[in-house]
Amino acid sequence: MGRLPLLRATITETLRLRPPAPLALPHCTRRHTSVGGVPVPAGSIVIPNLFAAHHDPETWHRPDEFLPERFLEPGAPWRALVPFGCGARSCLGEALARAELFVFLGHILHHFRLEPPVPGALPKLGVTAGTVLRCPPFCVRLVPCHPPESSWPPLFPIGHQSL
Ligand code: HEM
Repeated sequence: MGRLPLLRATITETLRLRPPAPLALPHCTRRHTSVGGVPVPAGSIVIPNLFAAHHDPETWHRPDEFLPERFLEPGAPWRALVPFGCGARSCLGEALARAELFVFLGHILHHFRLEPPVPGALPKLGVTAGTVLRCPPFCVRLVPCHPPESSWPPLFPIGHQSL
């Protein structure tokens, strides 16, 4: 898992519990095939249900709970984790998306403590289904972990910018 394994596990568990694109993209079969023994005629529209795959109780222990540590333990069902789809038409932006999640979340957590505006009032985990999952608006307090003077240099170097 490399460096910061808990951060990586947290990102992975977030993508499992709430896959941003829960039904991936529709695909059309070009020839007769089968999925898990079920025949699929040519010309069928196939919609992969990634959300269901990520909540299958036969694969995932306590599937509805947020448990990042499941990805730190040996034997985690990695093959069943498909937030970016799978196969020849899986997400082209996966590496970029993963890098962005790692860098941005890592920096935020390094510099701030995240707290609910009212102690104990955590955001609801409910989502609206659609092409992408959407959560209802929520508020969060970002409390700096370090005194202001130690916030320099900034998170990202700002030199060498041309207008
Ligand atoms: C967390 C962020 C993202 C998630 C969860 C995500 C997820 C997905 C999923 C599930 C698919 C459909 C795969 C399938 O049909 O089997 C897809 C397709 C695609 N994604 Fe992403 N994506 C993300 C970010 C990005 C970014 C940042 C880019 C581009 C920079 C991107 C570009 C694409 C493209 C071009 C396709 C179509 C691939 C094809 O049909 O061959 N995605 N993505």
